[in-house]
Amino acid sequence: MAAVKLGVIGGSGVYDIEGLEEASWVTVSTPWGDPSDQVLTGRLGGTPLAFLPRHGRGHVHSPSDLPYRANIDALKQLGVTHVLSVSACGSFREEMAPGDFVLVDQFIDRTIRGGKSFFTAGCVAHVSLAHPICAELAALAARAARGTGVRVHEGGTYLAMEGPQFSSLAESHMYRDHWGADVIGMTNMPEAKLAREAELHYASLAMVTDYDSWHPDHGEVDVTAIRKVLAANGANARATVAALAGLLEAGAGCSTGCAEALDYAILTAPEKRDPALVAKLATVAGRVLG
Ligand SMILES: CSC[C@H]1O[C@H](OP(=O)(O)O)[C@H](O)[C@@H]1O
Ligand SMILES: Nc1ncnc2[nH]cnc12
Repeated sequence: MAAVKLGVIGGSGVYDIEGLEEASWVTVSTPWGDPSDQVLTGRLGGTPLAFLPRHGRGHVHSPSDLPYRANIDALKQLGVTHVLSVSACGSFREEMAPGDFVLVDQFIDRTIRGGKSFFTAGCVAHVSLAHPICAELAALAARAARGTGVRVHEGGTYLAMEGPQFSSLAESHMYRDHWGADVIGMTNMPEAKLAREAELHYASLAMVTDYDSWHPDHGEVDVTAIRKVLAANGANARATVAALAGLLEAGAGCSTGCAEALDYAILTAPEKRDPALVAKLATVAGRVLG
């Protein structure tokens, strides 16, 4: 069985991971610029782990300015094979209440930021994103999360909006009533797209902090309300990561084809490829670019 290394991208409220053996914060440089912060590496149980706080320690990066490409490249450089994205989210469903965890399985991308692909002019590739989540990793994460006692929902559509402002009431209703979204956040796109391009297994643990703005019995979403839920969610997320590390030791399997995403994806003829871009793609696509 291929070696497994768990990468964890910690979102709002999750800026470190406790209990790592041989823990050390390491600086990683990438051709896509600096990642959000140093990466905390170590072992959790028997499993090697790399943890990156998405917004940086102290929450210094806005979701609209995050170095998404550098973050994925940095994790892959460190040997990460499986990424658990941990995120705060709003809920469009009564039954997905604050404090609940949702193992997202679909996305709607409404972000308008740049840097959403590693493959640009000079090396064009089109990966499949019909199933953006690694089914087996998500199933293991759900099992791990359930062990902490939180209510876990397996499956849900995450609407990735362009922040940093929250949605208007009209948008909130549109996403919920007409588009069928279940939860909303600002970061999982382009992250999931880039993870697929980098052939990483990716699952998203979305932790509900609020009902966005649509719910008649809850006020409009604001950060004060979110902060109250973040601490408890963060503790349950850390417990989930510890349990997932134990489960991953035995391997995960993959029916989604995450690690072969680039097999037939690159369209640019070898003689037309931009050598500078090909060099930048060494970590992400070295398997197929040679
Ligand atoms: C804390 S309010 C909005 C903020 O929280 C989420 O961050 P993350 O996905 O990194 O957990 C959301 O996407 C916004 O960036
Ligand atoms: N309601 C919401 N909208 C967007 N991102 C969020 N993160 C947490 N709650 C959110």
